[in-house]
Amino acid sequence: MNCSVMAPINVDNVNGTKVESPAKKALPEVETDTNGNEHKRYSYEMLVETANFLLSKTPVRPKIGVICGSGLGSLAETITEAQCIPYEEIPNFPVSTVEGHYGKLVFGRLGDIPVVAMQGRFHYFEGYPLWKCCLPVRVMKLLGVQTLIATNAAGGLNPNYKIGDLMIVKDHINMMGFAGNNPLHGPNDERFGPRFPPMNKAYRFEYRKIAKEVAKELNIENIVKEGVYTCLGGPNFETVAELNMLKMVGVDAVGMSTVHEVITARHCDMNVFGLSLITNECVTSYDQDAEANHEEVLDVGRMRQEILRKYVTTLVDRFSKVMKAHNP
Ligand SMILES: O=P(O)(O)O[C@@H]1C[C@H](O)[C@@H](CO)O1
Ligand SMILES: Nc1nc2[nH]cnc2c(=O)[nH]1
Repeated sequence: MNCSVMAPINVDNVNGTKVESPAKKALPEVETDTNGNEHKRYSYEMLVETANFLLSKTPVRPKIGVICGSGLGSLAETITEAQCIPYEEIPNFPVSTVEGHYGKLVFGRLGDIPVVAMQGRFHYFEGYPLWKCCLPVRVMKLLGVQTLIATNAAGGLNPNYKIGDLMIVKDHINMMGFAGNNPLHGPNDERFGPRFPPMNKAYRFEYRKIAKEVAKELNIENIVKEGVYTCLGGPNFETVAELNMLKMVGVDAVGMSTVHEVITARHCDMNVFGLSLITNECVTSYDQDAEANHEEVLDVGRMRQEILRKYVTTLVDRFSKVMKAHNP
């Protein structure tokens, strides 16, 4: 990736009108519903403003969006004709505060497919509410993205998983949602999606099937698994008792992201593929001496960067063929 930052251009925005690129400014994040109750969230109009700003900065019209997990930012380095836009310059965008998350949107091509990648995501533990963590997903939708590839670093709870394995996400358990913390909480805007979205097909079956076929073709099937992911609020890693409880309810990998992004993406009818890099073994016994740490997470990301780049680039190519077949 050779990142260029281009001068602003005037292009058609999502509403079909010409826009000037505005300087970054903070807009009010409070909306009042019909009962006069105030809700903190991004309005549709704010997100359209953000999308229009981005469209005015780049000629790329992405069809696939990639969220790079902790230590997985190098995924975006395969993007050609890349244009990088730092989060600080994007209206309404929060900033990344976690090591291993650069804080840039990268527009360009993977193969010949127009994509946008987030080099840096927003986590709840950084102090951002879930609706704010998920702002980029709705912005991607407004940019024209149809498929979201959400990647993350996660602890392996399934005893068959090894450090460095890749887990295709088959499903998730929304632990934070059990306690009422959901990115869709608050008034629903039908322009994004329905009040009560189904979630039983969160991770597209067709993509999971392709991902297993591609793993065989690339000769990495021995490290590619499929399982259930859960997100906890963090920032601390889990206790032994917490991990044993999660194991009992069918969790294979534990992280601190992705679930709320996927819920937001499915709400606005994006197709989703989820991929976890297993960066550490979850400690499920008091006899074990190991302790999870962020450095190890970043190291394993570096160790797997070549394989991940090749795998995700091939998946983008195959997914785009499926998208074309469904939407010729
Ligand atoms: O952004 P992801 O979910 O990949 O980041 C995971 C969770 C924590 O932010 C971090 C812990 O090392 O990795
Ligand atoms: N919650 C959680 N997140 C992680 N991210 C990477 N490893 C882990 C882990 O063990 N637990």
